[in-house]
Amino acid sequence: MSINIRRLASEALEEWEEGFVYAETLVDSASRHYKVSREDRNLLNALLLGCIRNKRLLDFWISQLRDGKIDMQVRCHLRVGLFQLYLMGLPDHAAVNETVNSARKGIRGLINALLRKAIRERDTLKSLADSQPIAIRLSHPDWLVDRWTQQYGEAATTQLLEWNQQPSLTTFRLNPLKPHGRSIVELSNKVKPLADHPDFFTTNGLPPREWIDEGLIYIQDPATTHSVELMQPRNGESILDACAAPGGKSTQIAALMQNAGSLLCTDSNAKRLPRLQRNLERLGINIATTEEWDWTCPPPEKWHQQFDAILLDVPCSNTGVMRKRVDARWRMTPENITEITHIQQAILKHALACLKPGGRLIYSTCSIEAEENTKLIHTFLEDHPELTLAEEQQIHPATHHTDGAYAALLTRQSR
Ligand SMILES: C[S@@+](CC[C@H](N)C(=O)[O-])C[C@H]1O[C@@H](n2cnc3c(N)ncnc32)[C@H](O)[C@@H]1O
Repeated sequence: MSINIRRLASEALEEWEEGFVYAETLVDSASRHYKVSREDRNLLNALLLGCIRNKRLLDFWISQLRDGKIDMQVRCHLRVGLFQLYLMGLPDHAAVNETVNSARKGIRGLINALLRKAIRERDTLKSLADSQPIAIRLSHPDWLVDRWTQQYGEAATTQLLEWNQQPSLTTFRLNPLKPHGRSIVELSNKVKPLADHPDFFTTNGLPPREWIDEGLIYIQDPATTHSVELMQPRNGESILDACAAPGGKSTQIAALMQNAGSLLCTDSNAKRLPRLQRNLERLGINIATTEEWDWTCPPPEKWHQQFDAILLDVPCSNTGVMRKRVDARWRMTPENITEITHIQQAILKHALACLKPGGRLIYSTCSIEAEENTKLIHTFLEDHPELTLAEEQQIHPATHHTDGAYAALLTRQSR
């Protein structure tokens, strides 16, 4: 029996609304559970992520189609239907029939009536949306739009919102420790090299499973490489990657060390360590050890002044990667940003104790908030005259056309 992907998308959206599970996890678990084909997985991904990305706009249209309360199950079917009709450009009959059939019998009549009304009123509703404030038209929470408008001005904020609304292509990098992967990847007609980023490629949907399993590639955005480039890891060094899971940057660091030296990868979340371990093994890294550690606590004596270089890829608000992490804009609050800066400061303070004199400390986030980035680093430097800010980079998605990211290189005076 074939699976109705619209039904999976509506069910996943309803589960997502409960607020505990990431959209990508829902796509993965439904695809695995129902053993869906690659094409169907891509469709489910496009529907679920598209509905979450455009949630506010879709709900605006729903409010125009029907006065009064709509229960969450009906709303989720309507979002999936409207997304196909107004934003995905699927043929009307397919979008309506499949969406109506995906619903349970008791609510099919209502969904059918509202989606047919949406077809009749398409031009009016679309132009009504065009006259709405950007927070509705480009589906972001008001507080975030206000915050960015204050930081970056209206034009840059609109650009950023527009960037966040585009579905992202998957990007991956070659693993230099398995150099034979290059010719395999370059021979494929399903991938394209990424301009300005040697060793990075894009693909629509997921790259072939065997490339991932054999450790030929790692799915990653080019913006993530700046912090590792600032570190310039060297063969034979002793390096700490303090917030390491799932291991994207650890595997890059180990490759630049040419698998010689020692790399300690820690993370406070024990549940993320097995995946980190698998990624290190898959990519052929044999200089790394993993350990659970929460860097908001003072580190054990055995690590004091032990590392030539330390990467702190700290937990952050994710405001630079909202195009990919469609959940983030709806789940983050302004209070969360302030709370997370306290964690970032604590991690920075405790990790510094583990840096050798003359060592390099790299602080990085995938945030575009000055509060988590340059302001935090400059405040930290005021209390630490032994540190020098050698370089900092803030990458903005809409101008650099990659994920947003921040990285600062701090060097510690030799004794
Ligand atoms: C941005 S992710 C790291 C991504 C990773 N560097 C990579 O490239 O794949 C942040 C990580 O920090 C971990 N983390 C959060 N709070 C932490 C803490 N107090 N101490 C250590 N790790 C922490 C999270 O579990 C998460 O895995």
